[in-house]
Amino acid sequence: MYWDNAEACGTQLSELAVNALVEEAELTPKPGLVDRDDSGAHQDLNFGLMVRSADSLKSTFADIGSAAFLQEPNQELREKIALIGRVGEKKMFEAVGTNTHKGAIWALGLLVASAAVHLPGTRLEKITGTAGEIACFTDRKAPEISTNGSNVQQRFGVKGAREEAQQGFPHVIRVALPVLQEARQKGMSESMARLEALIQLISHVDDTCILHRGGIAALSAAKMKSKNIIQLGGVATAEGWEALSQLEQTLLKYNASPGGSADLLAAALFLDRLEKETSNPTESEKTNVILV
Ligand SMILES: CC(C)(COP(=O)(O)OP(=O)(O)OC[C@H]1O[C@@H](n2cnc3c(N)ncnc32)[C@H](O[C@H]2O[C@H](COP(=O)(O)OP(=O)(O)OP(=O)(O)O)[C@@H](O)[C@H]2O)[C@@H]1O)[C@@H](O)C(=O)NCCC(=O)NCCS
Ligand SMILES: Nc1ncnc2[nH]cnc12
Repeated sequence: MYWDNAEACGTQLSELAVNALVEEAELTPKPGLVDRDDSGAHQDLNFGLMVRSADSLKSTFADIGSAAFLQEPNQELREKIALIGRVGEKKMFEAVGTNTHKGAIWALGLLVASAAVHLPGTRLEKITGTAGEIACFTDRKAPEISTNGSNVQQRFGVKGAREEAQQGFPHVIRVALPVLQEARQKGMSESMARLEALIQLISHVDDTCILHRGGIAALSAAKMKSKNIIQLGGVATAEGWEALSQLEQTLLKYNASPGGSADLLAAALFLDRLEKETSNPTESEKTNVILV
């Protein structure tokens, strides 16, 4: 994969972003979340809606990628992609009638922008770092509304999606991606490796989606139950697999969903695929670029 103009950049990065969202939705089972088998703690969602929601974001990610193509990560770019992101939120809402991928538009939108700022093949740490840089500029046109996330951040003094991005996605780069790679090296199947990464995310992230639904008791219980899975050797062991259903029961008891962790898993899948697709462009891809 290689791009040498804004349109191709947007199209290719958008394809990777939408794929990552669909792959996250497809991963089954997932505690408290929508998967192929059930809707977890979400009464208003199902697998088909998750896929429709992901598809509705194709033009949003493409527009973000095109707008950011080889641009400086500055205030102007921040405000440009914020505008596209907000239009994307509306399109998603029109498509599915709910906030399905609000957090994912934020995380993947910034990562798509950052990947577009750099050349294909750039190190992932550089991409997450620049995404953080972009997120640190103030979006002066952001409407002053209170959100579920801002409410619980104030109430419980935790950091949420904004800080995760501003710090360069530490949970993606230091938790999800290394866990994915280690699990694959151990010979785990791809879906078990992804599930392991999700459980590790739930054990670390202050997920405002869980906090909004079930308060601090739900967040502490979700972290404790996912740490228990890890201590038992992870989802690939019989004990860890058994303990996964305890995490699921706990989340359902609180009607809580680890939606923020799911978004960060999708972000990790996006970066993982981006690295694979851009590290070794084919000869014809390279030749095309040299000829231009
Ligand atoms: C800066 C924004 C992220 C806004 O942030 P804020 O915290 O104010 O807003 P929220 O509306 O709460 O959305 C944040 C969503 O991020 C996910 N998340 C939660 N915790 C974390 C975390 N620690 N790290 C990373 N990500 C996290 C989470 O998304 C998932 O949950 C969504 C469903 O949540 P909710 O709407 O609350 O739905 P329900 O529980 O069903 O609630 P009710 O029905 O009961 O009301 C789902 O989408 C998951 O994806 C949080 O919800 C940012 O959004 C922003 O400013 N955007 C403007 C546009 C922009 O600048 N874009 C830039 C480039 S694209
Ligand atoms: N699979 C999923 N289920 C519910 N909320 C989500 N937000 C992002 N992915 C999700």
